[in-house]
Amino acid sequence: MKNISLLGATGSIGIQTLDVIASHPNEFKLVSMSFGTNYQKGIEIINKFHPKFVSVKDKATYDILKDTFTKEEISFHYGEEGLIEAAIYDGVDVLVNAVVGSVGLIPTLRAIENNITIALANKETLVTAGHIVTELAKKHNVSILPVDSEHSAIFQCLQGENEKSIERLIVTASGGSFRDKTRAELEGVTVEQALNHPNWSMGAKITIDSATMMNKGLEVIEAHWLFNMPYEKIDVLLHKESIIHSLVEFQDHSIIAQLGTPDMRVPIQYALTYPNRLPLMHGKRLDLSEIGQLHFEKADFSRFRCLQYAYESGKIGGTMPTVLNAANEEAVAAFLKGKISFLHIENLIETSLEKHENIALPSLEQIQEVDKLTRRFVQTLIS
Ligand SMILES: NC(=O)C1=CN([C@@H]2O[C@H](COP(=O)(O)OP(=O)(O)OC[C@H]3O[C@@H](n4cnc5c(N)ncnc54)[C@H](OP(=O)(O)O)[C@@H]3O)[C@@H](O)[C@H]2O)C=CC1
Ligand SMILES: CC(=O)[C@@H](O)[C@H](O)COP(=O)(O)O
Ligand SMILES: [Mn+2]
Repeated sequence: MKNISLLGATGSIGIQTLDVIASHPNEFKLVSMSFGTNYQKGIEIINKFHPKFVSVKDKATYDILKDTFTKEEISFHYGEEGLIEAAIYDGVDVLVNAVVGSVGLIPTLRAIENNITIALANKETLVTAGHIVTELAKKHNVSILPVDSEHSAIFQCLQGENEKSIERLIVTASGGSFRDKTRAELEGVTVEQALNHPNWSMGAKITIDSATMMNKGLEVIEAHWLFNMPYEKIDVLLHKESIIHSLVEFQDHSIIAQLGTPDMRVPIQYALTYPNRLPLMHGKRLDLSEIGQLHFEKADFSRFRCLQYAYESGKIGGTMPTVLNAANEEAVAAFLKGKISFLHIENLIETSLEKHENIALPSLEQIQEVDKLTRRFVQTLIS
């Protein structure tokens, strides 16, 4: 039995993680959880899973929970400290980090210090502070198991392989909601259109990232840290069906790929059962004869500028990826609120990167400061 702490329980990954936990009651137990403000969903989850520790984003949501669960022995908390406490709650074996944004960084670091295995969906954590997270994990001999579908695919392809024999990682990309649009056609696209991902049902922020291809940029940086791979050996391949979740090419020119229907419960469950596998409940099996054809295309960096910025920031390193991530989080939030246009997202990121004076090998405090300043800078540009 593994005791699970789940951050971001009410979100897309959170709900699918709960589905995996519920389908294997003898394997997993939810002991601790956090969510933001969606108390209706939060209350449903608490009633079904009976966690011992619950943390929420703010006092108002905390008050609602306290008034709802007057008789139960649940420890309720809120704010950033609550999020950290949820991550390292007594007896937790695995932390599933499924919050969105760099708010997931400190809980991840604290969980590593407490020797808790990390099942990581929150890619922003590795983008903003990859060297700190991976060094700490090495020091404490803690595994960071990928939940992101592409990274889980690569991880699965690498089982039993020697990392020295890897020639390159090939990260597949659907191209997002606007994959068939030219750059000119991106002028004036709406939030509703951008949120309509062709293959995956996901949270709002990652769906917009997918449409700008920043998601793929973040994933390239995530792959760099997870697999200790130079950027020159990480390629992006457009594959509109999202059936091949990623590939690894080896020195002998063999390529191994991982395939499956687009269902995040597969990588979530693999991270929770690794190195073993369990049956997937109510999943749709992949029938290639039904699909017939798969398509592949080179990624065009002038069409997808965010992907270009991500490679450049990753290669420079230091605080550049922190700026990339923070500027993107602010710009996407503004787009979702209807304050800026779709193409304005990449302009804000470009300006933030241009203006930034890089700090090589930053400390955690420097990363937090750069994150804060970048967000402020972008907000000033928007207003
Ligand atoms: N969805 C997917 O298929 C995939 C997602 N990922 C990554 O996983 C992460 C989660 O994505 P996704 O599930 O789509 O996101 P969602 O927006 O669906 O969910 C985010 C979760 O985080 C909670 N949350 C947001 N802000 C805070 C905060 N400040 N404090 C505490 N909790 C907070 C939300 O709570 P509430 O809603 O209650 O406010 C919600 O539970 C992201 O990093 C994403 O890039 C990676 C691969 C695939
Ligand atoms: C499910 C998942 O892992 C997402 O990151 C997904 O890959 C988004 O798809 P694209 O970014 O390829 O459109
Ligand atoms: Mn992904």
